[in-house]
Formats: sequence, C-alpha cells, structure tokens
Amino acid sequence: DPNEAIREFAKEIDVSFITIEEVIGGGEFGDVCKGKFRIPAMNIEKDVAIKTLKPDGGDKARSDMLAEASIMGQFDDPNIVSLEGVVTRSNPIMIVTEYMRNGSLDKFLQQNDGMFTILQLIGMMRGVASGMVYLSHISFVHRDLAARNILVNENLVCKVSDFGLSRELEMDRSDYTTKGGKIPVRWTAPEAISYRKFTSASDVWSFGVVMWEILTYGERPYWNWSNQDVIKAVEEGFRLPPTMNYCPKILYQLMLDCWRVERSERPKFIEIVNRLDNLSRNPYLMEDGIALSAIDIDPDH
Ligand SMILES: NC(=O)c1cccc(Nc2nccc(Nc3c(Cl)ccc4c3OCO4)n2)c1
Repeated sequence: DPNEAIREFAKEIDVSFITIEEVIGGGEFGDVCKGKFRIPAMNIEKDVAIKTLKPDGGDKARSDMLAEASIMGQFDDPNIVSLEGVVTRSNPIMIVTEYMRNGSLDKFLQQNDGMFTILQLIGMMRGVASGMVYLSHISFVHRDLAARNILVNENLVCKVSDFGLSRELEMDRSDYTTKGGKIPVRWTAPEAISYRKFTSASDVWSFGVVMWEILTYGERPYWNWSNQDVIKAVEEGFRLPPTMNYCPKILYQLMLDCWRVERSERPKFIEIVNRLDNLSRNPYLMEDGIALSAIDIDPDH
C-alpha cells in the first residue's frame, strides 16, 4: 500500500517549510521546481528540488508518485538522488529531494558539447556505475537507466534518479515502445526486450549505452533508426560504434563487454567501477585508441 510505504520510508514535511522559487521542468502530471527547505531546528535552509502533482492528477498519478518517493526513501547512497521528504497532508502533494543544479545528464552534455576532459567524462561514468553497484547490491533493478534519468550536481557528480513507475511524459515517448509495456528499446538488453528478463545484467547493458551517450555528449543512440531497426540490428550483432574521432580502445571494449549477448558474460557493476578507476589512475592506458572507421572488434570475442 503506497500510503503505508510512504509513512515508513519518507519523512512528512510541513509545507510551511517549503518555498518554491521557480519551475525547472515539467511533465504531464506535474512540475519539477527549484526551491528552499527550511529546517528550523537547525536554523538552516537548503536548496531542494520539488516535484509537484497537479491537483487534478488523479488517484493513479498520486499513488505512483507516493510509490516513487517511498522507493527513493529506501535508498542511501552518494550516487542516488536523496529524498528529503514528502508533503502529503496538503495539496499539491510534493516529493522533495536534494537539488541537482545541472539537471539531467543528456541535456547537460548537449549544452556543453566538447567541454570536458576524458577523465571528467570517466568520472561521470564512475558515479553512475557506483550508484548502480548500490542498487544491484540491494537487488533493485532500475529498468530505465539512461542519461535522461541521471542528474548532475554543481560538482559534476552524477546520480541515478527517476524511480517513477509511470514514465514521465516529458521524455520523448518514442524512446518507449508500446509493445508489452513501455520499454526504452535503445537502452534495453535483448533478453529484456524479447522476454522481459530485466536483471542487474540488463541494467549493465543500459549502462554501456549511457557510456556511449556520455562519450558522444548526448547523441541519440542509434540516431534516427526506428525501434524495430535497432532491435533487428542488435540481434544481428551490430553494436554502437566507437565515439569521438578517437575512442580509447580500452573504453570501447568496456562498452562492448556490457553489450555481450550472454548476460552472464557482462561485467558486474563493481567490476565496471574498478575498471574505470584503473583508467583514471593510469590514463596512459587510453593512449591506444580506435579511429572511427576501424571497427574491427567482434562484440562477442
Ligand atoms: N528539467 C529538470 O527537471 C531539471 C532542471 C534543472 C535541475 C534539475 N534538478 C533536479 N534535482 C533533483 C531532482 C530533480 N528531479 C526529480 C526527479 Cl527526476 C524525481 C523526483 C523528484 C525530483 O525533484 C523532486 O522529486 N531535478 C532538474
């Protein structure tokens, strides 16, 4: 029962402690705003993000929002967007979280094309992977890991977000098929598309696509191909190509490992974190790169 879960996992905030300053995003069911959360006991005020549900949002939208908050309230990791609490005893109901100043990773990269060093990009990947180590460790499968669902704070720290059951319609609907529910085809492992086998290994596949999104500064995976063409191409062994004009071979191999057909052969998130840390400590390992044309690595060997 979402009402019971919300009481167990989310602190009720008195709306008088919340000040909404500006709308920063919006979906069909409500807005995301920037605001302040005043904590009288500590005489402090902190920047927060506030998701509101339109008063006429309906019961399902309300229970979905409460479910999202109770899911977030169960997590405690530096790379998962943290919940401050909820406002449920007045309208509109609200989810209040830490404020991620740079917004969603896909838009942030698109707005800062070419601006970061490879080590900064690896740091972003590492943050996402670290959040996913935590989620996979508690056996929570995200099912929609994508740059649009990663948020970035003022220190370039990337955190996993969007635990909404109902996908926010502000996203591009074409990212999700209608066949058998809303599956983000370009980010989803073949076994999850074919027979809905969603596991942490299918989240690893999605993470490989997030790596590609980061290295391309937010390019659309598989460009303007149709969802059906993506499914067919991947089934036939096609994989997203090396990025930039000179992609470190060792990074591209990590992406290919995330996209292995046999999910048991994909790296676990802890291995991904270790491999990214190794690259950050030994940048010379990235001197051997692939020119965009020479795609000579078989994804399964
Ligand atoms: N266009 C934008 O949404 C935006 C722009 C700039 C900064 C942020 N920042 C930002 N920071 C934290 C959270 C969110 N969005 C969000 C999510 Cl994803 C789920 C639940 C929830 C949220 O806020 C309160 O409750 N956003 C969001």
